Amino acid sequence: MDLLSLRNQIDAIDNQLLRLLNERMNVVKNVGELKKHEKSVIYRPEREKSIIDRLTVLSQDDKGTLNHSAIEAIFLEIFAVSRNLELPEKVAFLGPEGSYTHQAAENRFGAMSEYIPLKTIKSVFDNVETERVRFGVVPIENNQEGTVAETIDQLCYRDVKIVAELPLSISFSLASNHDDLTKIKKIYSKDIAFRQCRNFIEDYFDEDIRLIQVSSTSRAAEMAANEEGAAAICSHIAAKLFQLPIRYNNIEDSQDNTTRFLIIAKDFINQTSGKDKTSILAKIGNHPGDLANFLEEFRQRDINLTKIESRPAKMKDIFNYWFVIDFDGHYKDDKVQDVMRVYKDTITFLGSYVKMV
Ligand SMILES: O=C(O)C(=O)C[C@]1(C(=O)O)C=C[C@@H](O)C=C1
Repeated sequence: MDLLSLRNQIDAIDNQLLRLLNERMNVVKNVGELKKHEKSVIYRPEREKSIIDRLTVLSQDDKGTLNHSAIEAIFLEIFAVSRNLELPEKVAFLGPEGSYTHQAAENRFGAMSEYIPLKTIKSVFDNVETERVRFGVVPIENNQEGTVAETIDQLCYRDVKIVAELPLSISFSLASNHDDLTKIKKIYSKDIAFRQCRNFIEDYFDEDIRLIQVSSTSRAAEMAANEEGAAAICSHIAAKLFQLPIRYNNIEDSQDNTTRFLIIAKDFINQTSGKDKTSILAKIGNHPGDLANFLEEFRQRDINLTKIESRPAKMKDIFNYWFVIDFDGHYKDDKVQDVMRVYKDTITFLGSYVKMV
């Protein structure tokens, strides 16, 4: 079979796909109308998860080529377009544009949402709390560098809820206008990226290559896009933003660099998905056994704690600590409700959301 007839087959299938997608979007518009009438929330991560899981099983049963990640990538984009049809939503993220937080935001909210890059984690929380934007995206921890303390602190003090968590493997690309690497005399990036891509730089460049540090990897892409003989080590999205061709992907020495991001919103309650995680803030007393007694409530009910992190309560005079605790389960589960009832004056609920890690 020749290329032309194969392409004709693809075109015919694409026509069908487009018709079906338009048909789907018409149904989605009706969902939007219904939700407007009922004043219910547009973004339903647990419903999106159940669609992806169902289609993955269907694809396996049909012996189809698409696996879970491929189905997820395609459908997250479809959901993002759907949500924008139901109600265009603004998403604030820790900038600059082209940062990994931007990549995480686009990964979840697709190409059609309105994105607002902000300079600090605090301003992302400000914008969500005052409802200038519907959602915010912030980093919470990196498996190499640890917790992002500012995000934890903001969660403790702000009237916002966690809607979803999103692990993203952080991988660096080499992007340059030159496809011939011998033409590249300098590389722009951040210190952390140079450190994590040391082997690649040694293997592919001479010793006299100049490594120039800039404030962000997106700034690096911007510099390299406008200069002869330059390259950037940056994210996919930064390269795309400055139309800088990617020459090599995944150039970091260790492939297990993952950052967990949180999507936050004001007053958001997810429905149970069957595989949820709950985060709470616990203002436990300062007497011997207070923490142990508190944790005992979880042990007794067989609730699995996945994380416990102490943060200074930042009150005057005393060293007092609060705890941010993650555990398996949804706040509507009976046993979780039990603990919440016993410790209602101690616990602040931060969110129940689909467990991704
Ligand atoms: O089922 C819904 O609640 C919808 O709004 C539809 C839909 C979809 O496109 O399937 C869109 C957005 C939600 O996050 C979940 C699913």
